Amino acid sequence: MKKKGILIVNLGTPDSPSVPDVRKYLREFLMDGRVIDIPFLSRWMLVNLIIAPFRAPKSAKVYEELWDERGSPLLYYGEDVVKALKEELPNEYEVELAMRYQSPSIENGLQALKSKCVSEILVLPLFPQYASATTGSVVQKVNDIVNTWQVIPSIKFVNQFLEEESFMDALTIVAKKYVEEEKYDHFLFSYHGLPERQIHKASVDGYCKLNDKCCSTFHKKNQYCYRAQCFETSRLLASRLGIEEENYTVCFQSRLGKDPWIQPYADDLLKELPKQGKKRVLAFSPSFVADCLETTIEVGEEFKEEFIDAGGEKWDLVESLNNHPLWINCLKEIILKNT
Ligand SMILES: C=CC1=C(C)c2cc3[nH]c(cc4nc(cc5[nH]c(cc1n2)c(C)c5CCC(=O)O)C(CCC(=O)O)=C4C)c(C)c3C=C
Ligand SMILES: [Fe+2]
Ligand SMILES: [Fe+2]
Repeated sequence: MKKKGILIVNLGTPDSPSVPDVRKYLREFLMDGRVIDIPFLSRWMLVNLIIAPFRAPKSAKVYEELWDERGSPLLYYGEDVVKALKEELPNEYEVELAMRYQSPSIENGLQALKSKCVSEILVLPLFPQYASATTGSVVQKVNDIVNTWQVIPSIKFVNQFLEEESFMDALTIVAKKYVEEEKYDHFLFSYHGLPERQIHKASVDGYCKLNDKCCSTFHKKNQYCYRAQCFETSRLLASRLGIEEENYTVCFQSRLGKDPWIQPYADDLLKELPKQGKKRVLAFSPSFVADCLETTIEVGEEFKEEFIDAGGEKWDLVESLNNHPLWINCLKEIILKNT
C-alpha cells in the first residue's frame, strides 16, 4: 500500500517566553523577505537594530501572559490536531506537524515523512486565507528544502480553505453559543493586517485597488487578494449566523511600522463603535485557527480594554477552533479531498 504524507504547518511561536527565545523567534520570522518585503539590507537593519532589541523584551512579557502549563497554545493545539488526525485518518496516512519558524521545523517534518517512505506529500498550511507572508512563505520553504533532495517527491499544497463548507460549519458551531446566549449590538471580524503593497504585489493585472470593487466581491481575478478573502470569510460566516450586513464590520489588526496597512484599522474602530451606540460587541478572529498572542492577548484583552475605555460596555471574543472535533473533521475532509 502506498503511503501518503501530510505536513500540517502553522506560523510558529517562540520556544519559551524568555527574552532571548522571543528575540530569536522575531529575528527568524521578520527576516523572512515575504513577511517584511523590503530590500535585504534595510530589512536586516530594521529587524536587528530596531525591532528585535526593542520589541523582544515587550513581547516576552506578553508571551509570558499567554503561556500556560502546556506552553504556547499555537503549538499545543497543533500537536492535539495532529494526534487526532493520526487516529482518524486511514492507515496509509502519515501526519507530521511543523512550524514555519522555530520548532518543530519544516525540515524535520519533511525528513520524518521521507523516512516513513511516503510516495506523495500534501502540505496543509493552517491559514484559511492566502497571503504571501504566510502560505506563500511555507510553500517557498518546502520547495527550497526538497529542491536539495536527490529524489524530489510529488508535492501538493493547500493554498486556502476559507470556502470549505466544513470550515464554515466549525466556525459557526463555535460562534453560535455566543450569538444565542448574549445580546450584542454589533459583530466585529478582526483579521491579521498586511502592508498594502503586499496586496498590490499579489494582484493579477493590477485588479486589486483596495477598494469596494475588488474587495466586496470574490472571484477568479481576486482569488488571492487577502483583503477580498477576509471580506468573503466574513460574509459567509455572517450569513450562516444570521447576522445582517449592517450589523457587522471587518477590520485589520497588528499593524507594524509606518507604511500603510490594509484598512479599516481595528484600533480606530474600537474608538468609533461606542460613539455609534454599538456598546456590546462580539469579536471574531477568523484568520487564526488556534489561540495565540494575536487573539487571546491582542483582541481578547488589549482591544477589550481600549473599547471599554472608549465607552463600550461588553466585549467578548469567540475562541479559535483550537482542537474542536469539527475542526479536526474539516482538516480530515480537506486531506481526503486532496489526496
Ligand atoms: C511585517 C510584519 C508582519 C506581517 C506581514 C504579518 C503577517 C501575518 N501574521 C499572521 C499570523 C500571526 N502573526 C503572529 C505574530 C506576529 N506577527 C508579526 C508581524 C507580522 N505578521 C509580529 C511582529 C508578531 C509577533 C508578536 C509580537 O511580538 O507582538 C502570530 C502569533 C504567534 C504566537 O506565537 O502566538 C500569528 C499567528 C498572519 C495570518 C499574517 C498574514 C495574513
Ligand atoms: Fe503576524
Ligand atoms: Fe483586492
